Amino acid sequence: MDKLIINGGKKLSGDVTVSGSKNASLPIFISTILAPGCHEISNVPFLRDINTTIKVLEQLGARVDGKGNVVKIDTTDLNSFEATYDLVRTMRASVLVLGPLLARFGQARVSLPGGCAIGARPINLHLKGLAALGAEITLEHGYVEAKAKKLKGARIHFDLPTVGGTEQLLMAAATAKGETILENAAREPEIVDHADILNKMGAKIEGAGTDTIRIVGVDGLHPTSHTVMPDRIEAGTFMVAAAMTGGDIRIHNMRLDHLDALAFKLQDAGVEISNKDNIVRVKGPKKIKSVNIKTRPYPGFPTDMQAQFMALMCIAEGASVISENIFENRFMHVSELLRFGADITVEGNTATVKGVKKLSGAPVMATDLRASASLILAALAADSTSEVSRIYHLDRGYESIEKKLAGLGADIVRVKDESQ
Ligand SMILES: CC(=O)N[C@H]1[C@@H](OP(=O)(O)OP(=O)(O)OC[C@H]2O[C@@H](n3ccc(=O)[nH]c3=O)[C@H](O)[C@@H]2O)O[C@H](CO)[C@@H](O)[C@@H]1O
Ligand SMILES: C=C(OP(=O)(O)O)C(=O)O
Repeated sequence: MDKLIINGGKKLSGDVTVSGSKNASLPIFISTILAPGCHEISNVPFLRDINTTIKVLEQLGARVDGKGNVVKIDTTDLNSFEATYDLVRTMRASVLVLGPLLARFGQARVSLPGGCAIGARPINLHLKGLAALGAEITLEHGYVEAKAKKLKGARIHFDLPTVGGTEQLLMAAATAKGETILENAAREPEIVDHADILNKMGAKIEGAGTDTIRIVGVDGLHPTSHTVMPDRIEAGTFMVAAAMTGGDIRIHNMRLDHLDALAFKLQDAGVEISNKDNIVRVKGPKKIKSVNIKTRPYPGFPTDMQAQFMALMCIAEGASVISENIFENRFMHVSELLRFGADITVEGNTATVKGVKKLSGAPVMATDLRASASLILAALAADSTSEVSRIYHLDRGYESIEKKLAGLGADIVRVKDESQ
């Protein structure tokens, strides 16, 4: 197992390029199940979750070939409709194979996704939606078994906007008989990217990016090529890194319009942000002002940026109130941030962060993906050396983050953690 050693206190400067989006790539890879043939996906990030998705597809009989950031997926000869526990438990998004397998084979057997540190994360809304399309669903031995001779379009109203649930239903409805309407659908940019590739395959999907999506089922889909959108959470993490170190960086290959909620809050905190020729410049202030945030479904403040923003507020002037409204257990980073000397108290889903003059380097342990990022940010701003261990979480979602940060002038190295 690896750990990161970070000597904090360096102002970041220079240029960094954002990789393709993890959260867009996963459903995009999985949607190739729907269309037999060879697909070509570009701007794919090198991540552990991508490797897991490839293993899931290979287990189903797909042939996958990657060169650089381009991955070719041949789904001509799929010969299994089962995704097993050993793979699905390591990555929640692999449960998305349920809808496309059901659509292609009339049956699917998929392990329930593994418990994750940030909350219970049920899939009841995925299953309710698939049942509304006519699937017969049973839960046995930890597996979801679904059957349907032919899925039929339906009107589905989600109790709450679910990103995975919306993606699951987009895929299941694409080749169902008749029309499907998804109401209270998730509006995240990753949903738009997902609908884009499905439409390139011949699907008829309108309204992705709004809360009502209309899908007219087609007889079959064909293979296609697609370039994955930039990772907005990676981009947002670099924005916070510049802010916390009083840095001045230029971020390439990012969509600032995907990060409005974060950008406005950063500006309220005193950060300067400008966008010229699609290069976003972020300049940290001398003194950060405290700002309150509430996480919400898109276009609200993203839960995937809550931990990083909390790290920023640890060194702001005054007190900040942070409410987490998406996941019930997404404050695992708090106890680790305290090790840097932060002043944070938690009550229910609300954390109150009182800014301190400085953070001091400390040994800390990452508990989940975005928590890992928040610890790296705190370490970059701290006055001495920190060690961040258990960074395998980080490798699920950030491509070469230590190399990218080192390129911006951070003193950060990855070493083997002999104690693990
Ligand atoms: C791979 C991927 O894209 N992951 C993202 C996706 O996760 P994911 O798709 O798992 O998150 P959802 O949008 O589904 O979850 C939102 C809320 O709905 C609840 N819920 C969801 C489904 C369901 O069947 N029942 C139910 O109650 C969840 O517990 C949570 O409270 O969106 C989250 C919210 O933006 C992000 O944090 C994750 O990074
Ligand atoms: C929670 C996340 O991902 P996942 O849904 O894959 O666990 C994330 O990207 O922050």
